[in-house]
Amino acid sequence: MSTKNTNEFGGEIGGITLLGKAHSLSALFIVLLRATIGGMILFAGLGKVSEWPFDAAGYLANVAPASPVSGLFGAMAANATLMEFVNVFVPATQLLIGLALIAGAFVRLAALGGALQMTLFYLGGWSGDVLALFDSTLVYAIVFLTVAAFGAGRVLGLDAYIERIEVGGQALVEKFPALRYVLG
Ligand SMILES: COC1=C(OC)C(=O)C(C/C=C(\C)CC/C=C(\C)CC/C=C(\C)CC/C=C(\C)CC/C=C(\C)CC/C=C(\C)CC/C=C(\C)CC/C=C(\C)CC/C=C(\C)CCC=C(C)C)=C(C)C1=O
Repeated sequence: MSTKNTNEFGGEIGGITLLGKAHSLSALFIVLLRATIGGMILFAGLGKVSEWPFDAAGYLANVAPASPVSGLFGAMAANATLMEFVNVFVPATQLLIGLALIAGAFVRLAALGGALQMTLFYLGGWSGDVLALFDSTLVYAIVFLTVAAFGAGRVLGLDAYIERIEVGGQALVEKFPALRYVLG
C-alpha cells in the first residue's frame, strides 16, 4: 500500500482540464470557510430576530434606480401580503443556512440557497458604481459556491454521516443520487 498522498482535485469544464493539488491545510481551511460564512449568515439572521419585527420593505423600496431589480423590489415592497412572507422567510432562511453550514448538514442545499440570496442582495445593492463591482455580497456568493463545490460538509461535518445512512441496504446518496445537490 502506498503511503503517498497526492491530494489532487479537478475536473473537465467546457473541454478544459483544471487540475489542482491541495495543500495539507486545504481541508482545515475549507471547514473554516464553511463555519465562517455560516457564522456570517447566522448572525445576520440573529440580528434581524434581535430587532424584531424585521421589515425589508424600506430596503426594497429604496433600491437605487440603476439596480436591475429596482422595479421588481419596488413592486415587492408595495405588496403587503408578500412582505409578510419575505419578512419571515429572509431571517428564517438565514438562521437555517447558518446552522446547517456550521453543523455541516445539508451543506450543498444551504450553500446554494445562501448564494442565491447573496445574488439577490448583490443585484439590489448595485448602484451603477463600477468600483463597487466586487462588493461583499459578491464575495459571499462565491464563498457559498466554493463551500458547495468542495463538498465541505464531508470534512468534520454531519453530511459525511448523513450521506452514508443505509436505506434498504444501500447508502442514502446511492439510492437517491439527486441528494448530491443537497448533501456533501
Ligand atoms: C451582507 O449581505 C446582506 C445581508 O446579510 C447576509 C442582509 O441581511 C441584508 C438585509 C436583507 C434584507 C433587507 C432583505 C432583502 C429582501 C429581499 C432582497 C427580498 C428577496 C429575498 C428573498 C425572498 C429571500 C430569498 C431566499 C433564498 C434564495 C434562500 C433560500 C434558501 C434555500 C433554498 C436553502 C434552504 C436550506 C436550508 C435552510 C438548509 C436545510 C437544513 C436544515 C433544516 C438543517 C439545519 C441544521 C441544523 C439545525 C443543525 C442540526 C442538524 C442535524 C441535527 C442533522 C439532522 C440529521 C438528519 C439525519 C436529518 C442585506 C441587504 C445584505 O446585503
